[in-house]
Amino acid sequence: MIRLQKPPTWRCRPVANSYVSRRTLLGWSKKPDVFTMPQSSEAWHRSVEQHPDLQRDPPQSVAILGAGITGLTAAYNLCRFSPETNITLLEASPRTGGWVRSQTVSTPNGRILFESGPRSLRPWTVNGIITLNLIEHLKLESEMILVPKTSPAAQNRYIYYANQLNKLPSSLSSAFSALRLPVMKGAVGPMLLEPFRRRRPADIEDESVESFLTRRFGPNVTNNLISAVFHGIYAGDIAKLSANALMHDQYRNEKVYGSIVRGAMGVQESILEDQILRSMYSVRTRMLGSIKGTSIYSFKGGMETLTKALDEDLRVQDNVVVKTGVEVTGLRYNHDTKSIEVRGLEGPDNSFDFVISALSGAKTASLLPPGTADTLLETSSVTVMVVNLFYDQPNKVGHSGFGYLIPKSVPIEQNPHRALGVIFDSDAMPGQDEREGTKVTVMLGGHWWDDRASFPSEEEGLMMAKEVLQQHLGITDMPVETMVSLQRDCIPQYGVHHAGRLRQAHEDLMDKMGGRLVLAGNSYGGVGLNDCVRSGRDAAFEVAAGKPMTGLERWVYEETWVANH
Ligand SMILES: C=Cc1c2[nH]c(c1C)Cc1[nH]c(c(CCC(=O)O)c1C)Cc1[nH]c(c(C)c1CCC(=O)O)Cc1[nH]c(c(C)c1C=C)C2
Repeated sequence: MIRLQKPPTWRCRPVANSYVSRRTLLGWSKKPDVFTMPQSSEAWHRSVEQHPDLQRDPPQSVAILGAGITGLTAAYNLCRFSPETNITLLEASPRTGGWVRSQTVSTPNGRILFESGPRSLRPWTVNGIITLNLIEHLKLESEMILVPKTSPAAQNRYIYYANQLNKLPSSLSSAFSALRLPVMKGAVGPMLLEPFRRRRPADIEDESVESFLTRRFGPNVTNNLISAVFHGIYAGDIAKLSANALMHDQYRNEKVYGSIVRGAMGVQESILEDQILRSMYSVRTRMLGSIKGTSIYSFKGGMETLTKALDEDLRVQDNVVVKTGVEVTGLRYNHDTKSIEVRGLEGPDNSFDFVISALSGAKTASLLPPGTADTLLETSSVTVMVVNLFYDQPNKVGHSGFGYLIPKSVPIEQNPHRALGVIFDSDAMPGQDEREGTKVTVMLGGHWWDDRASFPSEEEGLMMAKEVLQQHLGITDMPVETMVSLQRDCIPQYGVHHAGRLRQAHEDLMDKMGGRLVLAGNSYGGVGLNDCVRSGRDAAFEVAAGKPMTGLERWVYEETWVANH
């Protein structure tokens, strides 16, 4: 059994940063309601999850904005954490599920499943375990497809560089042969020297991923390898993304141990709150034993199986109303009644004790009176064109594995359509299609389209994707089925000083929205599906207690790191 640490409530204090002035820092210490709520304490988590009536002042009514994975998860959890609360889940579009969308195409030779959003999940992070727990609650275990760690999808990932696919090493032995690859040129020397480089000055709070890693590993590793990985998660430009937000452990390791490598080789540590949640949810999730050896997973019916199950569950709850096609136009805080009016929602019952916004940070800020939480407006998002293609011949790609990514260092002649990468879906998630053949997805755009006033049409996108596959993989055949989706502003970009902006937003929201507006979703602490599930769960957990919060507390208090058990 894992022993939990004593709650370190005494350590919770605001951290200085470039956005929060000394005056507001002092102001903070006069807000005892915030300080009496120890975010990171074991007692706190236990009290709400195990003794629902303890230390709680449950809200009567809560509105949740946005019925994507975050909003659905927030509603699902709030319904359990606080059964006495009336929950209204509002969604602007006609369907729930948000970016998660699995579409089935019926063909004479069987059905094909196309994903236009996230398509696989990793089980073994703390947020991954929380998602598994949710799946278990929803009784979806029999619907899961597990991809083992020994499969080509888990072992083989490629980077397109110097006109060829370079297979990234998946083990120490393959690392030696990988040293001969073009993409590894100039990488080894700087990597070996990293432990001996000087650490950054103590007053540097953040910088770009590119600047951080160029300092530590030199430009080749950064531009040829790391930029590709950041294309494959954020579709973003490492020159703009925040090292502190997106490489938090490594950035801290440089500060604490003087080196990324030395930190990784030393005592492994994690944030106390994550460790507590990991142990709590591991104990409660039975299926962890049966999915041992799993690298990634999805569902037979695609990722939308999860959001559909959440939707179906919520619609039969007495205290939950799901309303689609409702566009929220504004949020106004009433200081006297301590409630938030949700504009755009018809009828007299449009004031709520709490609102959880699972909309993007920028969209949420735009609903507030000007000047309420303006730093949230600074988090931009990128647009990605997702092109799914199905070919009748099996093994059409000529390589087996998860897929390949294209680094920013690849010259435009070798990547004229600004593709970010290609997923080999038939390998990455086998067993979702009835029809025999090869399924791939080409992802285009992302930060490369930052300054564009308009985007390619679906026809243009399809043509571009086919040309990418021809140029990189030599595929000249026509696909038998295709689907193109332009995902506008789908991935938020955590720019340099992301944490500082969130700290400022927290201050502003506590002052101007009374701690009644709680933020959740992919604009803050992680863009992945697992991160959204965690974020929805955390927001529900906080609101269930009825204490003024913003959901951004994590950026305000100094973290407590503890050694992993
Ligand atoms: C080519 C572009 C993209 C590919 N996937 C995404 C983009 C923009 C989106 C994406 N991928 C990951 C996440 C976060 C976590 C999640 O919900 O699963 C997001 C938003 C996961 C991910 N994909 C790759 C890596 C290294 C990671 C991080 C964690 C993990 O190892 O799973 C690599 C990768 N992504 C794409 C390809 C083709 C590829 C590697 C060959 C597509």
